[in-house]
Amino acid sequence: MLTSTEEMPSENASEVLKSSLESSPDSIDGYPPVSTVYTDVGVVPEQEKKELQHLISNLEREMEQLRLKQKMLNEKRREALSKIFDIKGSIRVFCRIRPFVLADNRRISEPVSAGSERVRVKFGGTRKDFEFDKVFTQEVSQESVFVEIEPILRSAIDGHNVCVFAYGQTGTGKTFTMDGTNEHPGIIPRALEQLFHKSSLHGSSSFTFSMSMLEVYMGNVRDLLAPRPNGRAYEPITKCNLNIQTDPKGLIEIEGLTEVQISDYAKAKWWYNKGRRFRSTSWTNVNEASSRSHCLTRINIFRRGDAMERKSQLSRLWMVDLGGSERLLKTGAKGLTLDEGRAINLSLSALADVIAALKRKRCHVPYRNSKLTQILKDSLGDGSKVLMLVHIRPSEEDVCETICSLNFAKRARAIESSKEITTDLKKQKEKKITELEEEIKEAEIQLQNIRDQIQNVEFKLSESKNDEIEASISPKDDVKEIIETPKASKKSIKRNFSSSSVPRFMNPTVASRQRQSTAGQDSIGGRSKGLRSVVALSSMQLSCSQSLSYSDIRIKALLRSSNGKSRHAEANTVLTEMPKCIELESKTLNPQSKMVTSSDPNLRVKLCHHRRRMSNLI
Ligand SMILES: Nc1ncnc2c1ncn2[C@@H]1O[C@H](COP(=O)(O)OP(=O)(O)OP(=O)(O)O)[C@@H](O)[C@H]1O
Repeated sequence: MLTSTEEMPSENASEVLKSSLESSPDSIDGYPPVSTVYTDVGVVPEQEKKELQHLISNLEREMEQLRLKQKMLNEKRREALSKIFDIKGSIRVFCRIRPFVLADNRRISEPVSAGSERVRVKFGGTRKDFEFDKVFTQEVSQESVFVEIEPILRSAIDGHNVCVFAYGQTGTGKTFTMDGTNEHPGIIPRALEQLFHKSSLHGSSSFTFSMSMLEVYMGNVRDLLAPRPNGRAYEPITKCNLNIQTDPKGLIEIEGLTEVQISDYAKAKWWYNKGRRFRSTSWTNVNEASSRSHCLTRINIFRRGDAMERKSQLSRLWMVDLGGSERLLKTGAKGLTLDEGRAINLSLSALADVIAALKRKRCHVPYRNSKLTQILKDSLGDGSKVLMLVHIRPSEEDVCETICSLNFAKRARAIESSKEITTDLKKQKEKKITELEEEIKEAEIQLQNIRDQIQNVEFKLSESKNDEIEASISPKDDVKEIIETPKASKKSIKRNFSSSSVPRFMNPTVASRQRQSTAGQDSIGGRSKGLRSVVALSSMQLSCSQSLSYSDIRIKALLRSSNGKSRHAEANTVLTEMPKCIELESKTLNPQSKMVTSSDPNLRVKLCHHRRRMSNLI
């Protein structure tokens, strides 16, 4: 129970009490008389209310303009990025060369040499050159690879369907690029993190994400996120051989595929790790944890624009770790592993056919030749962005597979490599790309600036709206609201409030009658009466073992306004420091021995005043 000033940790509270004590010679037991507390309550004049409303509408207008500007800048950035893709091509092929690791002990000669966009392979006295959009040499880190992938991910947030594939022979580092390790996370975990980060900066649109994971194993579609009876990796997948359907809009749907909502990065990572564990792998001569399937991670991105754009837009980001292309003899595959290898090779060849047909803009694209291409049908066509990351190993013994993989890449880039691009045209293209990249950078700086301004206006707006709520509180409303809240206490309140049976402590005292006569016309009196009624009623409710939630903003505001010393300064303290819901508990039915508790020191002081005052009045 709080009875002394030593228990008031708040400077503000002790100041109020001190000044009250000083100004009131007839204080009882060191506490101020009733009047000093009540006279602090003020009514906001009409003029002030109008000014507040004017300020709010100005801020709202300012916010509207900022949002419009933000939308325009986002559009500008999006267009510039799209133009870059138009110049560079919407199907891009990168190459990553895996470094030698300890296991690669035969490092006699290196048949592969690389520049920033070219790979040269020496083979049987000849040499062959392969062009790429980008080449990552052995020392390039996971982070640097991701930097190059980022723009394509951003276009997924901008509303395009995007497919990122990791292709290559077994053991060349496809899983390392896509998954990575804890120390060196790969594209998928980084992409998940970036999606949440970039979408939070967007401002003019709101985003929701969902995730699915599946594998195409021996021509069957298996759901990697489907629940298992005991959640163990070795238990059989419950959802195998799922059907692939095309809906009337041309969207591909996989019947019964688990789709989980991911609200933040932590959740997304958790689901991703879960799905990864269930992927089919087995030991081969080349890789001890060789993936025996194509593993597909799908993120559905739902984008909702401002109030004007009612419809929400869906785009899909596919991140695919393809099964390793392999020479079946070399991997020592037998039985099931051999069949798995064959199935992988067949579907990879079907994928190469589809990409080549898309590149050549053929009217017939052979999607139906494999489950993999059927699934990706709606994300590989017009308006989609495709990135193929071809992986190779630079060792002598892998040179045949390396050439196979590089030929696959060449086929995917077929159109551009067959065209003779003059040096002049190439320079022009590069210049345009640099200009567009500059434009994007500038738009991003301006967007950051706008975000800061929006934050600032948002803060001011919420402050002003709080003040407006506070100013609009009518004491009568408060009383009504509190009487009406708990049904159980209605009867007792009515009983206690009936004119003939008002409790003794509610009867006006000499001091209060005096106060009313001097400040009868003053509206402050009305407000303080309101407060007293609230406190009295609260107390009655409390005495009936009810609890009063101080999360009600109007009650907070009333308590704040009861401390007239520094209304605004304290408003901040109360809003930030007050726990969400402080419950005032009544320990007994007897109002005199009522114990009121709260963890907020300011609130404790005020409640202590009211409680003491009431018991003194009896
Ligand atoms: N860039 C790299 N840096 C360091 N280690 C790498 C790199 N690429 C691959 N590795 C290592 O090489 C081994 C094989 O890589 P990984 O499993 O990713 O190959 P893969 O192409 O996915 O094979 P498979 O097709 O059989 O699944 C792993 O131990 C991996 O950590």
